[in-house]
Amino acid sequence: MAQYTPMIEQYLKVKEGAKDAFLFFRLGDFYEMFFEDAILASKELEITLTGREGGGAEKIPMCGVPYHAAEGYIQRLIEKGYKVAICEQLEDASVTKGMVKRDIVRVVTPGTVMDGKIIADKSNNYLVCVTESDGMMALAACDLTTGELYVTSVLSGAEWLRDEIGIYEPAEIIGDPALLELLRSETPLLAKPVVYTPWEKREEELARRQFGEAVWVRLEKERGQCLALLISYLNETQRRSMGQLSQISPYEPGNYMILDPFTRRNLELTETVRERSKKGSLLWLLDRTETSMGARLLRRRIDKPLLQRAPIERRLEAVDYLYNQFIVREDLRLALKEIYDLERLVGRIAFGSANGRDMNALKLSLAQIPALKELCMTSGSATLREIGASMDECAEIREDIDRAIVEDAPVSVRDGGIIRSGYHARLDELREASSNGKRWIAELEAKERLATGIKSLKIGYNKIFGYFIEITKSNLAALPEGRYERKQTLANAERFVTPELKEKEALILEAQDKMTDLEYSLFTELRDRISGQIPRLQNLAEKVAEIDVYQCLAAVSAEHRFVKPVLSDGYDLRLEGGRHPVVEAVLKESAFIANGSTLSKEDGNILLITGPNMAGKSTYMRQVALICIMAQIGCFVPASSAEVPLIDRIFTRIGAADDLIGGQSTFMVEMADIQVMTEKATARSLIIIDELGRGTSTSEGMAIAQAVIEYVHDTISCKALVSTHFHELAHLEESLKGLKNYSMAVQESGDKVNFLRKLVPGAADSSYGIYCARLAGLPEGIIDRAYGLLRSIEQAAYPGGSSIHYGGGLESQAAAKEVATTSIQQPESVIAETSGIPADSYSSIADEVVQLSIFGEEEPRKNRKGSANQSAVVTEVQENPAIKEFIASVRNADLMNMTPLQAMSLLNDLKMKAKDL
Ligand SMILES: Nc1ncnc2c1ncn2[C@@H]1O[C@H](COP(=O)(O)OP(=O)(O)OP(=O)(O)O)[C@@H](O)[C@H]1O
Repeated sequence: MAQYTPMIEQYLKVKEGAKDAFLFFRLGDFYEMFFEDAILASKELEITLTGREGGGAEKIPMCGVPYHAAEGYIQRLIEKGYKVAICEQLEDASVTKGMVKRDIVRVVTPGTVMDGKIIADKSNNYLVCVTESDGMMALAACDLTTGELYVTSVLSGAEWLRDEIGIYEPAEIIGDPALLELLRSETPLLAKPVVYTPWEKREEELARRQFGEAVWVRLEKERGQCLALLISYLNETQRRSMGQLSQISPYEPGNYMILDPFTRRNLELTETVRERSKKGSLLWLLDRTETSMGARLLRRRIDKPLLQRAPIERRLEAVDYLYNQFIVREDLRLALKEIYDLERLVGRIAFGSANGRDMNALKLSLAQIPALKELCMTSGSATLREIGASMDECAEIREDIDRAIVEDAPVSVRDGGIIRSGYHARLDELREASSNGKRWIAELEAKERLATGIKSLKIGYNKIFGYFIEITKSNLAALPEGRYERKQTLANAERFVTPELKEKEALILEAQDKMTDLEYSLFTELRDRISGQIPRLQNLAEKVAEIDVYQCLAAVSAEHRFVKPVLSDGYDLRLEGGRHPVVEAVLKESAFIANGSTLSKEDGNILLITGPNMAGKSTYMRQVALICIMAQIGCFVPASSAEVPLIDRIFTRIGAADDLIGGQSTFMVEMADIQVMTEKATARSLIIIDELGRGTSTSEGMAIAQAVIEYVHDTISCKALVSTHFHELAHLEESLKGLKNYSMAVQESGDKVNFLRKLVPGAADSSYGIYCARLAGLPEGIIDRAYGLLRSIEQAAYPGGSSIHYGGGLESQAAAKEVATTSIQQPESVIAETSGIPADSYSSIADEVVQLSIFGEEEPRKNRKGSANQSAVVTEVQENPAIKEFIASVRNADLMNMTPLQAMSLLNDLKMKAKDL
């Protein structure tokens, strides 16, 4: 083994304790890195790699960063998913003989970082700890920056762990190595990269002390063990007290709706599927919070919709009150606007990194509390009054800060200028001495100018030479010989001192040193005093966040005309005029077409939705799920009326966004999801499957789709929305009592297709896949060829020459034949022909029928069944002159040339006519 110098030996010894981290080894004014650390860091940080003699045969690779700029470099490494161990000199190098003692003072890891870019204002930075013992899995999630600490546990189950971790999106996961291995394979599910740190050491004693015996004894065993492991890791990395982790928030998973990571992504709850950005998500739409802690709480609520009626009602009550009280809402908003991030301020106070500005931010925030409390206490909402009553104003903390800290506090806490005069007698004395000294120097300058006659004579100060008298070279001749003692020569000036000046300098500097030391200790005393009040401040922060969330949800609900949902006693779901909140918000004014939904035992718990691509099927299905989630987080919902049951779990199989996962095929992913669904769904779940059975051959896909639907119907009997391109599945309506066919209406005119976005009863007969391909801009050559192929497929299937519109799912002529023979569905044009309606008149009447459904019906008609029924209605329409006249008057209305009054009168006429239809 190579013999290194004592310093390198010391380095290697310290490095032993930080094998998985970069070791920032303090040498004077630099943090140096050696060996592999240096090679990698020089690449990652783009800094120069040098070498150093270290006693071995070869030079040791080395690179370094100045200590005062280290923060930025550390953050860059953390952002890249590394850990950094900071090794400081523990003795004063100038007074130590031999090697200075050095040791690690903190290990910064992605899950324990306290500041920097990684810590976004409105989101959390979680470190998650997972353990398993005696058949129980426990999870603790901790955000050191805010002091939040959640803990929960269940009977072991990999899915549960995956779902729960998905909610926290941790930066780092620690815990049982075997569990970490299991989770590693799920990594692509998480929105951001995650660092895994196997950790098995548990320190129960430490955890007991951290949380207090009273709390500890009430914790379930597995949760306690999980926390003991977490605390051991935090202790090892932070090496300081963690006062911000004063309270544990245990929770029961069964109290919340379960949303797996796919569902959360598919429904775009907190980020969009494509860009993975917040913009375009439900959180983006709802987030009108004024404070960062409010924003984080809102996100947590979206992630964890409630399952119990009473707490949901409690939330809705507050939102309802504020929805109707614009002025109170505004007043609350104005007060909240002035409140800083209390949780993070408290985190910094506990961590010891809070400065004078943080103290003032805390003071200003606390100053808003009396007004906020008063607004809540005098409100008409029982929920808000209860919150108001429990708010602790922490007035003496505010006064304490106000007495101590100057208004315009500096960033540094070590350079003085932070404590108010009048706060501490000794500090005032020192200040007086220092300013007397300075005055004396100003007087000396004036006196010497007079005595020497040199007007440009000045007295300056620098850290190396202290105070000096400076005389420019041109004036040197005028200076009496021997008046001053020469100290320093510059290019165009000479600097001098006098014994008197040196004496005063000593006094001033001593006073200043003492002053800054005293200010620093007064500041830390104040910080420690406030540290002792952390639980009070954290409780207050929670209340503020909750009020913020209520005003936010009320404001969004009022702006977007959401309504208060009624939580149904049974299992029924009834929505009138339901909308997708985000699609509606991004579409231009009132362009969104509302659709009702009824899912009940009587009306059918399963909707089988057919319709062309682009018709709005996915949007519709998502909107039902979002409305349920919004109701269960305690928000109003986008509908004209809503009765919702308490859904225990939502499963979704939507779109192709998750195709990338772990190299599995789309079809395998779909089947794996369906498997979980069959195992976990209960009668209180909501299942959403988009294009069930795609991704395999048509006949097999259809067979699987039918079998799955039957299973959901017969065995799970929960609510389900299923969309499919297999129009042939419409026959299921006959065998499954609880299944109803619906389709998204379209209007064909000439070679154009108009998507009406209206859900109508009955199955659709075409997918208009090639039409959509044209809309997407595919070359005309491909489109023409596709239509040509389609015609030949149709001919093969219907040699008689009748035409049928096929869905995009058809893969081969053989499959087409198979479908044609197994189909029980008659295409409308075929029905029209056989019923004697000429083809051209059929298409125009069909237009009218679809239009009618928009003008005439909010709720889907219940007496219609499938396309065959639609064609029966066609005949009915053709024969009904009143309907024809009604449609003609709508068609002939010249809207562009009408006055508003004329339009009103037309509408009135139509309304009267409609009564007679
Ligand atoms: N109710 C509605 N009102 C207005 N526009 C809508 C409505 N529903 C959907 N849209 C618009 O239509 C587009 C297509 O909708 P969606 O993706 O739901 O169709 P789809 O039937 O699921 O299509 P595909 O089968 O191709 O996935 C959406 O991007 C949206 O802009």
